[in-house]
Amino acid sequence: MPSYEAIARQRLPKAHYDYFAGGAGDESAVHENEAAFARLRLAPRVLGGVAPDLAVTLPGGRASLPVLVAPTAFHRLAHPDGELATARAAAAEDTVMIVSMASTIPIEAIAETGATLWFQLYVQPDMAFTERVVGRAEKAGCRALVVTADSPVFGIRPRDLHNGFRDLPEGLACENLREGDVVRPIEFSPEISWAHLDRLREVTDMPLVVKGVTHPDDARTAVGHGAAMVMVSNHGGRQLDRVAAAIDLLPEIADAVGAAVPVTVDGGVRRGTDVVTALALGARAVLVGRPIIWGLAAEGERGVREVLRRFRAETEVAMALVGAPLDRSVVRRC
Ligand SMILES: Cc1cc2nc3c(=O)[nH]c(=O)nc-3n(C[C@H](O)[C@H](O)[C@H](O)COP(=O)(O)O)c2cc1C
Ligand SMILES: CC(C)CC(=O)C(=O)O
Repeated sequence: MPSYEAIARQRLPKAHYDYFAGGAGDESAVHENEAAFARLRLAPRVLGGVAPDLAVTLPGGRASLPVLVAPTAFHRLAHPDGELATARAAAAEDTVMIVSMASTIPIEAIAETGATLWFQLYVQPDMAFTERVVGRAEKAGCRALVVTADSPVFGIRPRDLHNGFRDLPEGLACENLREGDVVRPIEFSPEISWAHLDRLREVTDMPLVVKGVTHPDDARTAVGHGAAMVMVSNHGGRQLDRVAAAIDLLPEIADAVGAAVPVTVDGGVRRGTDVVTALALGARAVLVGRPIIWGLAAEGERGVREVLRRFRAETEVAMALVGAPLDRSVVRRC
């Protein structure tokens, strides 16, 4: 049976498949995210007498499995139902969907699916506009605000340059940036700083999450500025090439944060064994990006559900087989 990625590759226009699959520069960070998991090995514990419990409680709510839907842009490029299909699948599998600010369905409509949603934000230089977008997300019922911090500028992605992929085709738009007939372009600004996070803390009651942390000092600073959670991520290798693999960065960031707030990791999580490895190295949960897109492109809601179901089944079995306690002592580097 062909993989969902193979089906997506066949079905999508090349420029769209490449946008989803690709990354910055030589794509070494894209590949390294997966390769780093492949370098890790497990040393299971036996006779622990503990049944696996997949449920996880986070500042933005509970999920029945420690696999959350990462924020990814432009779901209607993958499937006509777009983010509605993804949200319905997340709701059916009882996990959290983090909605990209660059979703092609407005946050209010996605919220009508009843899914537990967090809203991902690129802070815009126009802070009044940013605050209006945050206000919309909060009013729609989003339970956390995920501020992406790894994008002071947009990464250089050779596949997109080669394909001439710059923007959404006619008829699709970033609906969370729409005000009346006007849809603003997403702006990136190197001037976004911790001060903007402080301001956001004042204007919203949603817990603040900082996504895209790769250095332990920044993880400490995020906690100092009131972050309720820290997301270790190199943006799936799409921003800066040659960033270390997310899973390799996790332990020092987990150490830096300690018990202060939960830490998640994303980038290259493809199997239940990856999920369990991430939990053992200090993550409370993981985020999954491209596999969700491939499921969506191949089979819409059903495909996303199947991806989440597979993660659940594999994680449950891996957790039982790795045993307890699930800590760093069960991970080996080869
Ligand atoms: C097509 C695509 C679009 C993305 N869009 C966003 C986005 O809008 N906001 C964001 O914070 N991260 C975005 N990301 C990064 C993901 O949230 C996540 O960090 C990454 O995809 C995880 O790696 P994985 O794809 O290997 O699972 C995007 C990733 C992909 C692949
Ligand atoms: C629309 C983009 C800003 C989405 C993104 O973060 C990405 O393509 O990696």
